[in-house]
Amino acid sequence: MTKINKAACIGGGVIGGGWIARFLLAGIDVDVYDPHPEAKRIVGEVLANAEKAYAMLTGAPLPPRGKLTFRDTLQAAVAGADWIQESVPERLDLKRNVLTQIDAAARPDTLIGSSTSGLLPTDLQRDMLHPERLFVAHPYNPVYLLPLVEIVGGEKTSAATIQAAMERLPPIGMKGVHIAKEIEAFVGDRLLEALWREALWLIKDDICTVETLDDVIRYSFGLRWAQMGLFQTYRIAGGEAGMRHFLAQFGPALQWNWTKLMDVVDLDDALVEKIGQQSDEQADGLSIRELERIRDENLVGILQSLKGSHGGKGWGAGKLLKDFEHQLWAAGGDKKETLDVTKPLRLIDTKVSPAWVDYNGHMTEHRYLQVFGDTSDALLRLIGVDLDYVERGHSYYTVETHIRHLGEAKLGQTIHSTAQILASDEKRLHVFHALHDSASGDVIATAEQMLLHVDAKAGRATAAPEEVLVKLRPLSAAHAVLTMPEGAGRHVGQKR
Ligand SMILES: NC(=O)C1=CN([C@@H]2O[C@H](COP(=O)(O)OP(=O)(O)OC[C@H]3O[C@@H](n4cnc5c(N)ncnc54)[C@H](O)[C@@H]3O)[C@@H](O)[C@H]2O)C=CC1
Ligand SMILES: C[N+](C)(C)CC(=O)CC(=O)[O-]
Repeated sequence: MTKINKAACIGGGVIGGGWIARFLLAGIDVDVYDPHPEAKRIVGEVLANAEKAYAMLTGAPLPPRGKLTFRDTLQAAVAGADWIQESVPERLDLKRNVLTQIDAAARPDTLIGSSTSGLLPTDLQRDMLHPERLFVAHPYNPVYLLPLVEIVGGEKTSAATIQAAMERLPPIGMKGVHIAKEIEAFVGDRLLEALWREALWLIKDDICTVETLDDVIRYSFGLRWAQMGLFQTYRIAGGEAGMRHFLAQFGPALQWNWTKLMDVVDLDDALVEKIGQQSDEQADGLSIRELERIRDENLVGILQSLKGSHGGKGWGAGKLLKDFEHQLWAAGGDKKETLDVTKPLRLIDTKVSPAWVDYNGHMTEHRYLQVFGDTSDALLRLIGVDLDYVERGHSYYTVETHIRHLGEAKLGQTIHSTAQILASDEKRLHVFHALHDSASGDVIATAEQMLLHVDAKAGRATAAPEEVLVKLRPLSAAHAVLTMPEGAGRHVGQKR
């Protein structure tokens, strides 16, 4: 996989700030140029939100955060970068001017992406000396959570540039889609603007308020779109006969006079004020930053649900998250070098995600099993039982678990788990995990588990091979001298 080593962001507003967070949290150093007097504060706030969201999004080991440097000139920011992302305001003259400066100052092999949401790359690259490396990399807000980037080339963009851009996105957890032909607003904004135009008419004509309109979206097709998009959703809506039946039944309705799409509403002062007022009422006193945090928590929950979907294989953006986590584990999951084996091993550091909280306002039961399962997985990776090992046909299966709940884990709380090996032999691995509040160190829950080494193809327990046992024995020996943890060996109802 080809990775970005150093990025430069020109413009650090809503979208530039999101790109900066995305790069930094993927471990990439970023140099920024933005003449706004408060650019550092604004970027800092976006980054703080992004870090909160990532802590809830994944228990996989993120790389050390990249270094963030603000530069006084555009030229200083782009020097040495191998991906430059332009995110200045949406004006063709301004973007052309900025891109020409980037072109003159950047290394010849640097990729230059523009965040434009609608301008044609052919127009953007007109004045560049090396236009072949310019492409549109259109992201979605918030860039640090939403993975899609529309990659669009102009007349002078080289095929090698498009390929290089596409290859560099998965290592930062993003999905590039190459748009085959350049058109204004590409694909996503074409669709969004069609919806938006129609929505503005519905408000202007007093058919509904902005709140009702948003409710119509978020209680219905908005929920569907996150996981199946438009066409797959409609395929199902065609019943057993599928898409062809759907088109036959509902296609003719497209000819009816349902839409004002071709007519653009006049956004005069009265309409702007009407929408502004209704939007203020809808926000109900919540600030933009508070709304951003709620949005991020919701997105994290949706992404995590999608990660567990399709029999655990992951679906859509959740499958992408799962693949990204595999990369993270492969790159940094092996804590062998830093682990202190003279005490229970600290293996998972995470935060209680919104998707983990139940009606009692604390972490729900099955999420404890998830964290303890992740802890066992992390322990297994230490002894060489990783994804490659499992794919070769062997694994450890959990055959018994006893969880005790001693405290509460609340939304956003920082938690970590430790693992102590109680006993092991060729087939068995008997472990005792504890979940701690990271601030106080207090134990919130424990799990005692028995795992058996299995030949997955044969479906039976079998001795682990020497390559695994040679790593397991020293850990097991180091833990044999530790005190038996309080609660080990307990069973439910023992005190009755
Ligand atoms: N806001 C959104 O939802 C999305 C915006 N985009 C695109 O991203 C780009 C940026 O939009 P936003 O971040 O929303 O705008 P913004 O207004 O939040 O940020 C623009 C930033 O560029 C800075 N800037 C202005 N002139 C500059 C220059 N010469 N050199 C360096 N920095 C300069 C400004 O100080 C500001 O911080 C636009 O092309 C927009 O179409 C793309 C996807 C979504
Ligand atoms: C409003 N917008 C055209 C700038 C929106 C986008 O480009 C994408 C998004 O995040 O919705």
